[in-house]
Amino acid sequence: MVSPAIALAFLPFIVTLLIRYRHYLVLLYRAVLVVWLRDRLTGTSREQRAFQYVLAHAIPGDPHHILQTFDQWCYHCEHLSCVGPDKGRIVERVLLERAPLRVLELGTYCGYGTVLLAQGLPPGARLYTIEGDPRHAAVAEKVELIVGPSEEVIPHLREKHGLVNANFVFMDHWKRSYLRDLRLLESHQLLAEGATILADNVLFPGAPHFLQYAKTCGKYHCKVHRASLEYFRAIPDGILPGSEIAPRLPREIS
Ligand SMILES: C[S@@+](CC[C@H](N)C(=O)[O-])C[C@H]1O[C@@H](n2cnc3c(N)ncnc32)[C@H](O)[C@@H]1O
Ligand SMILES: [Mg+2]
Repeated sequence: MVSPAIALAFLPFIVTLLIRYRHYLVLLYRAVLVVWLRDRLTGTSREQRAFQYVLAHAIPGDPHHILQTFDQWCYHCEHLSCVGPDKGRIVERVLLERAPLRVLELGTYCGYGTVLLAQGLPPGARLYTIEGDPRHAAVAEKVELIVGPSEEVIPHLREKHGLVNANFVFMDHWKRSYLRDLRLLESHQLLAEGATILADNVLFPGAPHFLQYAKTCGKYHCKVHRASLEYFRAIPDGILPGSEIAPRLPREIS
């Protein structure tokens, strides 16, 4: 048993920790505890609940309104790990600047990023999106949706799906897979000259090995855009842009 005197001695330390990390505790509460409880009470998944809300409230065929409706749900009801409106603006800006014709998204989830990318593409562009979890794929917007783990899909993108190479890649799947999949894209020569690679959440939850590789391998110009975690302005996050240096045209990683 901890004596009351020892507990009291640690109290200021514990209070300081709680105050310092309160935003992460709120995130844990909203993104894990509340969702777990609602899953059990309703017998549905958070993605199904979000999708039902979007179907009921969004104007069909209006991508901006669909995204706004997702945002409303995420701010006021339950947290979803969509890229969200703040980092979404960075994605839109980079997309507008680059006007890529072949776009690859890793991690479709509910289709938020897919809608965001699709509505910013120039005419004639193709968007491929890879989702490993069939439950998520079932509720995603249908834009060249490829169901399967990225490490199995990427090596066959050319022969099975006709993607010669991509000039824009949006990485937003599991962060520990970023580096492996960048190396896979490189080794299968699936990055076009001057390709832009946009990687979400490089600061939170974080992708340190990917960041280190992108910054030090000598192939990319990298610049982290500081932002906040989707739907949590108090938690810092970043989206990484960079571009390949010699011997080809610059490629961007964002
Ligand atoms: C953060 S969510 C994607 C959010 C989405 N880009 C958006 O903005 O709405 C991550 C998704 O990546 C999927 N995923 C994780 N690792 C994967 C892999 N190796 N291959 C394919 N999908 C993967 C998960 O099932 C999940 O649906
Ligand atoms: Mg993300």
